Amino acid sequence: MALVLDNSVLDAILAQVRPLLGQGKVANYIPALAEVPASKLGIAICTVDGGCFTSGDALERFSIQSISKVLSLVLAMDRYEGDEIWRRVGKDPSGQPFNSLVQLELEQGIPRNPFINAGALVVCDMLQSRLSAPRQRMLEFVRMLSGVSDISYDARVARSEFEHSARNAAIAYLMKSFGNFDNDVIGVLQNYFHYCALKMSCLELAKTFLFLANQGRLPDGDRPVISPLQTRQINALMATSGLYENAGEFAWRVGMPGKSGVGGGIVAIVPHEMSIAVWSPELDGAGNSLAGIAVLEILAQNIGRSIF
Ligand SMILES: NC(=O)CC[C@H](N)C(=O)O
Repeated sequence: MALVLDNSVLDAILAQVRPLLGQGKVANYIPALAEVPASKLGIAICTVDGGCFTSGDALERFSIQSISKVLSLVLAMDRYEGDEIWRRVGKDPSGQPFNSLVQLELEQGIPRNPFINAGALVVCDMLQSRLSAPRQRMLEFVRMLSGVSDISYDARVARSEFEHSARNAAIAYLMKSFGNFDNDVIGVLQNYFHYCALKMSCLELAKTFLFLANQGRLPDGDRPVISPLQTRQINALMATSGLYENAGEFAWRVGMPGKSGVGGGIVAIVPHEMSIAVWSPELDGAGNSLAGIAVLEILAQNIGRSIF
């Protein structure tokens, strides 16, 4: 089906969703995140043939939080061969909240997937083992993918999360007790919190994630970021685990691989066509952007796209 997209289509979708603002709750377990105005709402779309469309607060930067888990996985897949990662992290949905400890104890310290906190912490542990400057490397990577040279970390958010890190520290130490964590826990947590504290706008996120809609290639770059097979694998993980215990609900309503963060951002991919980023800070009970999902649901219906 031919794609009919322009900024006014996006304006209309945001207007339709705006009445939902007020129904969710801005994350407050990381105090610095609680200060973000709840009324923000933005969307950006980048297409593989070079178009970009925006509406609302699409150019304002926010904390990408767990959306960064996709980027750290991509970095790790570049550094590790074959099954090395998948001996330490699973590929299945957890059906549990993103920061749950329950399964981890029952399953010998092997996280269900790389998009729950436990899985992302193992990935960060693996990056720490192979990279001399993991934080700098991530910045270079995101700046290269987006083409935006001043993307950076929000040091306040990273510090705020470190000061409230008991649960993530417990997850990491539990994995260490099972032998699934090699490096110093505090050092890895610091890197993980910095990755989560990347500050980006919807437009920057849509540009950054376009390679997942383009078989692993930047639209104008000749060097692939990852292979077409790896691209399918990451999209599969996003479709099955990107929105935690609501991944099934998201597949039902939106029908695209997606990854959310508690900053209220969600990235979604239409393979071979486009990357989409939405932002609305109020979250539902699973920690996903309530209005953000609604925006994606209406968009998917309007443009007639679904991977199913
Ligand atoms: N779902 C999220 O975005 C969670 C990320 C957050 N930094 C945490 O570890 O709790």
